[in-house]
Amino acid sequence: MKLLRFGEPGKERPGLLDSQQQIRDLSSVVSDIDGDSLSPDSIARIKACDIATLPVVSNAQRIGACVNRVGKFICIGLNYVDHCEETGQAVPAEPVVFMKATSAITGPNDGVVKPRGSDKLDWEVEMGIVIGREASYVDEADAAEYIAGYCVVHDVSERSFQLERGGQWDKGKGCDTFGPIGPYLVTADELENPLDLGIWLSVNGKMYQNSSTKNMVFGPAKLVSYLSQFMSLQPGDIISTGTPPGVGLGQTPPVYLNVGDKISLGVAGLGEQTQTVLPSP
Ligand SMILES: O=C(O)C/C=C\CC(=O)C(=O)O
Repeated sequence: MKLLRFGEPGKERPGLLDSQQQIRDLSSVVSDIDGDSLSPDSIARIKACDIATLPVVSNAQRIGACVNRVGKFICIGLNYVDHCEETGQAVPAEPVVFMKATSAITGPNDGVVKPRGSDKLDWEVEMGIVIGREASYVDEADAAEYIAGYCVVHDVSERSFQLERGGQWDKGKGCDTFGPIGPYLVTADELENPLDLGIWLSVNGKMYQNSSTKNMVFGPAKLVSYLSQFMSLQPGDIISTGTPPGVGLGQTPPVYLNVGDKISLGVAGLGEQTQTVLPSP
């Protein structure tokens, strides 16, 4: 199933995309797409309903972030070997973990705002894991049971904030609008192999990132198990699994985003996003 949220910001309703790519209103089944509705029981209940009886919604509706009330937005850095090379970093022996502020989350096609003082605004297409059950000290072999589904994440990054202002990466990762997620969450049962998906991103029509999730250093099962040794993962938490090569920082010379630039990105089977870079208010 492809679960989504549609409507104006703050007023989104739960929906699903049917086999004809029509949005169906799921409000009569669940109140939202969030941690509560992503448990195995709740997903089974949604699956059991007769989709043909759910109201069709206009596809012209704005699409919101595919998960509401995300508790933790955890990101993995340097998780593709060739992305490590382009940034001049060694391949990590253990996952590099950082947090993105949940206030950064936006809909997949909302604008990306260039923050005040930004001069190195960069892109990173990623595959996101959405947690469906509380996970604590989980073995890698059991990790799949804790994953509700997968979605596209844009880990928008401001490199001067991230790398030149001291301290952790978080300053350059959590600005408002730096976390578009969606268009939809694809439930885990529908994705044959999350480690064999094309993943790409273009800016103004030029392809910069074009890889496969099979090139990840640490895959979803390892990441869920690893993170659960340090913090409990809750339903609705998102783990963004790192970006392939081709970020702006890795170009010679580096290329950064300007107001008006158009970014398109996607992961095969998980949908696509399009954003325009907007000036800071
Ligand atoms: O130069 C560095 O230290 C790392 C630069 C970019 C890595 C990154 O942001 C990531 O998410 O991976």
